[in-house]
Amino acid sequence: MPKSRSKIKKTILTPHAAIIGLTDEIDLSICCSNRNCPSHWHDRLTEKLKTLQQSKSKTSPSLVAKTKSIANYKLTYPDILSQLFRIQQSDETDNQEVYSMPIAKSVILEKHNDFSKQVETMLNDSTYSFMKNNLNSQIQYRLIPLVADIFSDQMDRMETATPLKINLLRINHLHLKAYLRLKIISVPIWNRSAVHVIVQDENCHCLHLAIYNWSHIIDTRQIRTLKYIQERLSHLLPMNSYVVLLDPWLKKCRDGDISLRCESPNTHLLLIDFEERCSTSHRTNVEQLRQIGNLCYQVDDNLSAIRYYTFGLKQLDDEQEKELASKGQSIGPKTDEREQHRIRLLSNRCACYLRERHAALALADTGILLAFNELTHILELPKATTGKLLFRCLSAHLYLGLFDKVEGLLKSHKFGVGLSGGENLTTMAILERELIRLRDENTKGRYDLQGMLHKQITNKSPLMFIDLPNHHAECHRNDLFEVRASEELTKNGYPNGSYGVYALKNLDVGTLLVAEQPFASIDHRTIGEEYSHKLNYWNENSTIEYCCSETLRLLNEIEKQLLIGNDTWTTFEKIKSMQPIRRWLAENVKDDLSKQQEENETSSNLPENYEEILSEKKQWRKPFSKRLPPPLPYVPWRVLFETQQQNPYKSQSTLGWYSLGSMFNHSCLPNCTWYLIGDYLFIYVCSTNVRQGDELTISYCPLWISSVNERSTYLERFNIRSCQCSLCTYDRLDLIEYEKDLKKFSNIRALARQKNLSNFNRFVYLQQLHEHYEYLTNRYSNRAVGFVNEFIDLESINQYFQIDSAENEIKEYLNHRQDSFLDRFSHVCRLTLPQISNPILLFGTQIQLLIHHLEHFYSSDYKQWNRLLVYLYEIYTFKCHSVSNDMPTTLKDYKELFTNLTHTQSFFSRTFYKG
Ligand SMILES: C[S@@+](CC[C@H](N)C(=O)[O-])C[C@H]1O[C@@H](n2cnc3c(N)ncnc32)[C@H](O)[C@@H]1O
Repeated sequence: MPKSRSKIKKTILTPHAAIIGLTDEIDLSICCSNRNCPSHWHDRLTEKLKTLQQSKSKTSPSLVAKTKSIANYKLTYPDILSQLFRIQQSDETDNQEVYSMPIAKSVILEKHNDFSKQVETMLNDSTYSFMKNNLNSQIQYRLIPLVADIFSDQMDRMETATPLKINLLRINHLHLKAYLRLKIISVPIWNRSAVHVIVQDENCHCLHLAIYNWSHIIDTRQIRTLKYIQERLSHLLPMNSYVVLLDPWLKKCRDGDISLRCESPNTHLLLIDFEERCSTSHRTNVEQLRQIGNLCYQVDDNLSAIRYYTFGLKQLDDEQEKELASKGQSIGPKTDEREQHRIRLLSNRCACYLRERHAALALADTGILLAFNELTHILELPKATTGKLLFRCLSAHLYLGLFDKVEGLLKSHKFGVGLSGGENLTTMAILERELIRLRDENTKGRYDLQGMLHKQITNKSPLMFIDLPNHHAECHRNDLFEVRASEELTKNGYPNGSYGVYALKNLDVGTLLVAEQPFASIDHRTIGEEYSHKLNYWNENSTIEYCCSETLRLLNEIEKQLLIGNDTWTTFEKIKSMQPIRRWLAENVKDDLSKQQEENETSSNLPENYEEILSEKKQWRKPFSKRLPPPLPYVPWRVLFETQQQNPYKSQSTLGWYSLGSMFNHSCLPNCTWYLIGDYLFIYVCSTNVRQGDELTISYCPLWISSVNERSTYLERFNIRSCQCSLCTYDRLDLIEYEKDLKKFSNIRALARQKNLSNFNRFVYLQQLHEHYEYLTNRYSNRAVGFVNEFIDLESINQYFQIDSAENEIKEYLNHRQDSFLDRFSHVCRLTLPQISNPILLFGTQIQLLIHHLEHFYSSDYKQWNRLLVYLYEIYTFKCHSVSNDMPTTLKDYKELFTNLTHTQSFFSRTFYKG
């Protein structure tokens, strides 16, 4: 029996974890499980606006001041803004006159038309590449909401905000705690950096409004067609629609133009009549809404698609309610047609959620479906539709690791009937196979790494219908390690909340510790291409970096995950575990505490519960495993960029945020190794020396940088001031002499590589270089890693000789060295020293070099090379090539495998390419 409406609302607000457990019991008439969904906005907003308008005049200014009092202590939105960005208005203060005489409407509109024509020509010019879009100010003002209910947060802000009119705005001023209610009076124009539109207030004063960062319209993964963007925009911001702009900012541009700017539309812009327009315009037909949703889905604009499907669902609900009201009866059996519409809409929305990796929401949608009268309606649909729906349902379960449930469902009669016949049999077979694979990965850590790599090569675009074969189970072996505060780091001056990962038992080489998918990831192969942005954020110290739209997309992805998902708490925990954010939080709270304390010292009347408040605030600074800091409404871009800068897990093509992976500290002699396949991060034990209680470490930098100074510079980007690992400690023992010896090597190397040198002179330098290399290896023989870089440099000098014209003596010398290359190389890598037995020493560049040499010389000693490669293969893939034990035997296979593995580790490959 269906439940009452009030109960439904309760279910909607329940975290998805509860929904998962309730899939069979969920009410049939829930239209939307996402409380941020625009379908809930309109009513709440209109209601709120009405009460606000009435109460505004009565609100006394002292109310705002009161919110700052200690008793009501809270990091408010403007506080955060000013604390974080220290809004600098110094250069703007001379220009803060009131915009009392707005420009005539006709002038503004005419300008807008001209601009539209210019933009059209510009966008047709395909050579356009970098764009200047003032990203530094965007970053300053753009905030990423971390709360699930962005709507109510916006409403909270409006509670204390003042309604403004255009002629009351001050120029070059951010009007915190104020809002403008505006009507759109022009066609929106998109010029790649912003959406431009003309707006007017209730006094008919007009202004140009530039909306930046509206990325979910303009930069969703695959949307690249101008036509599509324009269509979407004219639907979102049509003429005569209304918007509310929070914290308006009136800016005088360099060319003297004055315009409103919105840098963070998701938090500052409310499309107040959007839903109403959707439901009262010609698109009243549910079927039409579904089709628009399908169009969005086809171009991978999944968020928009979700929105349209949700409107459709809401419409079905409204119709049903109206029907009920008119008949005055309780909810009776629903008409078949309506139910079939509902099933299709839910099924399509579920597909969007799956694509966006919101498996929990997808599951909630299918959960509702499964509850439909024992699938009667579903089974009446065409077989293909039923098949898709059930496939989506099971995929959602698999994504969430609910393997037993999938097994149960596959065996159940309902699913048997639903998936029987025709293509559905294949679907069934896929699901059965994937179930075994994913369960194996999850419980036994048996990943087919080679298979994953090959898929990565062959399958460039993983945006399939439902991406099960590219989906892998996550594996966190929490019984093997724990994450706790690191005493070593704290001793060395790092903040108290610095963490590390520690072994809970003795661990064998090859033990898989973590297989983790990032919380969000981007594919940043497109840097430098058409959609790149100039990012001025790092420009303060004269370094300019380019940040491609993919980086912005990472941020959007995060925003999306937070906004759309019901599991914001889990996500939030993940984000909070990220170092810079935690540090920022700690500092913020600390600053605020000391400020409050100062204030209190001067103030005679402390609040009664002052001690209590203070101790509560101090709690925030405790390690997060004991108590998480309180939720912050926003995390600013700046913090996100910092986090990203310090992210060691970058590959040539992917960059992701890994909540558990980011807990591993660095060591130049690590006992764990990591690599990325696709966007999955794998961390394995790579040293036999791991004992219970040892810290588990990875390397953030290439291991073969011999110079400790160079390594330190490299590590600075990860906020590591002075690495305390045993290698750095050893190298620093006699630092001046050590660096001098290395310098001498590079000086002779430069001489030996000179152009236009005779064979004889080069040979002299080569001999000197050998001598010096021998000296280095003897003098620093206790060093755990040999001089790998130097060795490789030394060997590469051979190619500078003109072999044809070389004297016999030189030829012989070079040939002799070539023959014994492998032995010496193994020695340099300490492969032969069992007490070190650190396979990571053979990572990356060395392997590429080996392969390179192998291609040239394999005929001379094929067996030896092959033995080494088999050994390396085992190191790389550990015991995980589960699907087949068929070890590749051809050089071609090895080359592909190692090249890809090394390519996943950008640091190594970058060093290689530089070299
Ligand atoms: C990916 S996080 C590792 C986890 C981190 N300790 C935490 O508590 O979140 C990287 C940060 O840890 C610290 N760190 C990691 N390895 C270090 C090392 N060998 N020496 C000093 N600091 C280190 C640095 O502050 C660095 O920015």
